[in-house]
Amino acid sequence: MAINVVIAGPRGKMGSEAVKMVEKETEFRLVACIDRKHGGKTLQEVVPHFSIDVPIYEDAETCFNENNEVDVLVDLTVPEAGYQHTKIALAHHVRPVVGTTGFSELQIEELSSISNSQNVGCLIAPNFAIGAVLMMKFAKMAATYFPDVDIIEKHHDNKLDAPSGTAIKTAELIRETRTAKKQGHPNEKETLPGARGADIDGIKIHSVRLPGLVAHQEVIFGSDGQTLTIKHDSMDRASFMEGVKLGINKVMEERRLIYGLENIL
Ligand SMILES: NC(=O)C1=CN([C@@H]2O[C@H](COP(=O)(O)OP(=O)(O)OC[C@H]3O[C@@H](n4cnc5c(N)ncnc54)[C@H](O)[C@@H]3O)[C@@H](O)[C@H]2O)C=CC1
Ligand SMILES: O=C(O)C1=N[C@H](C(=O)O)C[C@H](O)C1
Repeated sequence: MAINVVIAGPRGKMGSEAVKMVEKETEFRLVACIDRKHGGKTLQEVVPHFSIDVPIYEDAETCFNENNEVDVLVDLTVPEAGYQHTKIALAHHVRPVVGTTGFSELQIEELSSISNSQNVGCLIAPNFAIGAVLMMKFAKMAATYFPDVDIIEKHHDNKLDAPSGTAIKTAELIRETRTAKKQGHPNEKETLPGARGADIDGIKIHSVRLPGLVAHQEVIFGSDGQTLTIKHDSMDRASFMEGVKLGINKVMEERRLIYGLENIL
């Protein structure tokens, strides 16, 4: 039986790629979309080149009230809307697969406790590209041997959140194996604030935003006489769709919140 899917953000760069993916996959059935600007219209009225037509809802509550057969919500929107959509989906026992980044730690904890107490599966994946997940895993391995590490993430200049969800997740994974240390010179001073980047437990994160970029990250380790660079590039948003597919299938079997695609690969 097909998995019934709702996509939030169908006009966005990621959302439209997700609609194309669901169009192709016979194991999934698109039931509706959530789009804050086009409630009451249909998908093809808004984006004529899509081959499937479904109703559009402005708010998640109405969408799930009127479609009680929905299995999975795929959210690819903006942080505050994504957080609200996820909460509403869980309340309706719809399993969220969330690609939207920029949630706070507190928001993730809250969603986790709702998902776990309701026994409704939920996946929050800061990066759906398999290569990016491998880059994070390799960085976690390398940090056992190289505690000095900087993360450089580079994205298109329409990105709202900095640092990227991927960079935060990478630092979180690295700190699981890295011996805590303060990097750089003990007396170093920023003569321009921000020069040394953001800081997660002493791991520095630098965010680049430029037109022409899609999604890229380098994790650079340094030690006496050597450096090791682990690098991943998404040149096309199609790179994320294998992970979205996997997420939709896996969340159907889950009864709790999973943070990070690495936990289901
Ligand atoms: N997990 C992953 O692998 C990936 C995650 N992302 C994340 O996905 C999200 C979307 O990224 P893009 O598609 O590049 O952005 P985009 O700007 O192209 O699309 C954003 C979508 O959100 C909708 N939106 C904006 N404000 C809204 C609101 N207040 N309420 C409801 N909908 C609203 C827009 O209509 C649009 O459809 C971002 O958080 C981004 O960081 C992006 C790429 C990969
Ligand atoms: O906004 C993007 O484009 C991306 N966002 C995600 C993030 O914040 O890590 C994933 C990927 O890097 C693309």
